[in-house]
Amino acid sequence: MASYAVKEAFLTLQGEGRRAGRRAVFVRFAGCNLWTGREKDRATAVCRFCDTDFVGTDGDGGGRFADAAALAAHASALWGVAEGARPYVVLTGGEPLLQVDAALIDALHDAGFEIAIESNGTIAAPAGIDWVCISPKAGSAVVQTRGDELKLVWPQPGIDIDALERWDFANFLVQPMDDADYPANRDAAVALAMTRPLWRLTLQTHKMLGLR
Ligand SMILES: C[S@@+](CC[C@H](N)C(=O)[O-])C[C@H]1O[C@@H](n2cnc3c(N)ncnc32)[C@H](O)[C@@H]1O
Ligand SMILES: Nc1nc2[nH]cc(C(=O)O)c2c(=O)[nH]1
Ligand code: SF4
Ligand SMILES: [Mg+2]
Repeated sequence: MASYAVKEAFLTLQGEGRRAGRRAVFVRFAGCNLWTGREKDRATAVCRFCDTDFVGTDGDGGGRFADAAALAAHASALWGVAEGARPYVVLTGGEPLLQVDAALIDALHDAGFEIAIESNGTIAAPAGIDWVCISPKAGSAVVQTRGDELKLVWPQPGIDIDALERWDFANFLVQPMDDADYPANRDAAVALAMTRPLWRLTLQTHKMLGLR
């Protein structure tokens, strides 16, 4: 039976994308295939702009979960007893598709959750995920070229926007890269949305609000 390594898990509002503002349990899986997560490796990683600590299982609400039912029960406890809408869980990381499997999808659905994922797209998503958000990284081979939301962190030298526009997504989002050049990156993202109206601007609203 699969076990799951989770860096942290918490209740917040989805900060990004077409579903920004929605109450959600975030489950952040440990580990990624495009960066070790160690600063000494950042400059040589495929993905060099990551804003997230996904190393280990020591964060709030993190740990090793022996099976899918245990992780689904943990997510349910974080959601609590809120009425009026279907419980919503966002699977992220690190790269969640290194660990997410059919057993976990079934267990979360059995617990009543609608399931979203945030992935770099280099591993195919298993069937049954209700909202697939893919965020492509220059220099990686994306295999998951269909889904609900393509979220392009911008600017990224080496990305072919014409090629991305041929992928099969319901929504195309552009998100400014959060780094030392944020003001210029924000302007570049606005310019992309202004020149290519397929794309909509999304901001990391949780950072503005002081949410996790
Ligand atoms: C930390 S990643 C985890 C999920 C998955 N590994 C991925 O890259 O999509 C979550 C989201 O944050 C975005 N992201 C990471 N670092 C960022 C940064 N410095 N600025 C803006 N977005 C960033 C990613 O592109 C992705 O959409
Ligand atoms: N509030 C909040 N919204 C998010 N949307 C995507 C996130 C991620 O790190 O995957 C994220 C996150 O870390 N926090
Ligand atoms: S692929 Fe995602 S988790 Fe991995 S280093 Fe890049 S942004 Fe971070
Ligand atoms: Mg984040």
